[in-house]
Amino acid sequence: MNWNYLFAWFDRPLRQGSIVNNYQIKHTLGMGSYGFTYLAVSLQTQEEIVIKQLRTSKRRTASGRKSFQYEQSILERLKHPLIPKKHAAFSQGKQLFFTMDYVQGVTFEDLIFKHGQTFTEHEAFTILLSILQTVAYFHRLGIVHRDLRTPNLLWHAGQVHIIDFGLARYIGEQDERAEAFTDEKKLMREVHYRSDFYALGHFLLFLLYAGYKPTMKEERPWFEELILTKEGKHIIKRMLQIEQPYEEIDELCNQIQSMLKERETCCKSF
Ligand SMILES: Nc1ncnc2c1ncn2[C@@H]1O[C@H](COP(=O)(O)OP(=O)(O)OP(=O)(O)O)[C@@H](O)[C@H]1O
Repeated sequence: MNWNYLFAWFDRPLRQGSIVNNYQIKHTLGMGSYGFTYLAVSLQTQEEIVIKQLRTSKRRTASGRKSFQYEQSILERLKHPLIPKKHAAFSQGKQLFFTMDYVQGVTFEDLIFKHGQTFTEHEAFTILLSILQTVAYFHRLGIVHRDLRTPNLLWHAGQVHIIDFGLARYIGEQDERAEAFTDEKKLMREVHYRSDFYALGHFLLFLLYAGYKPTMKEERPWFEELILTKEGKHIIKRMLQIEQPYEEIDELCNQIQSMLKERETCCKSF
C-alpha cells in the first residue's frame, strides 16, 4: 500500500470562512507541493495576513516537516522591508501553520498576462537592479533563494517584494535532490548564488518578451529575436551561464549600473 498516495487524497485546503487560531480564511492563494497558502484576516486586529499550512501527506514525512520548519527559520532570519516577516507558528488539531505579512502586490506573471504590461530594456534592467538590491541582502547572509520566478516577485507601489523562501538554502548546505537534477533545473536549484542569477536572467527575458511581436515565422534564439544593446545581451548571457557566470552579486550590479548610466548619458546628449 502506498501510504503517501492515500494521505495525499486527504489533502484538502481549508474552506473559505474557516477559523484557525483567531484568523478567518478569506481564500486560498496557492496550493504548492508541500503546503497550502491562504489569505486570512485576524479576528482581533482585522489585519490581513498570509497563513501557510503543511499538507497532511507531508506532515507525516520527516522531509515535509523539515521543509516547513526550514522556510520558517529562514524567514525569521530575514529582516527586510521587501521580504514578508514571519509572525507566529501554531497547530490546530494535528495541522501545522505559520503566519506572515501579506504583501498587497501583483505578481509579474499577472502584470504581464492579465494587465498586458510591457517593458523596455532600460525598464527591465532597472527593475532587475532593484530586485538585486534585496537579493544582495540575503546573499550577504549566505542565503540563496533558488526560486526567483515571476509568481514569487510581487510589484507593489513601485517596489518589488520577494516571497516564497520554501526552497531557500544556506551556502554550504547540500540538497541531494538538486544534485540529481539535470540541465535547467540543476542550474535553478544549485545551492550557489549563481542559481539566483540564472533564475533572474530568465525573469528578465520574461519581461523583455512581454512586448515582443514576432516578425518572422520561424523561431530564433532570444539574442536574435529581441532587440537589445550589446551590454544587455552580454549581461543576460552571463546570468544564464552561456558565457562566464557571475560568481557573486557585486560584479553583476556594477555592470548593470554602468550599462544604465551609459544609456542615460547617451540619451541626454541628443
Ligand atoms: N506573503 C505573501 N503575500 C502575498 N501573497 C502571497 C504571499 N505568500 C504567497 N502569496 C501568494 O500565494 C501564492 C502561492 O504561495 P507560495 O508561493 O508560498 O506557495 P506555492 O507556490 O503554492 O507553493 P510552494 O511553496 O510549494 O512553491 C503566490 O504565488 C502568491 O501569489
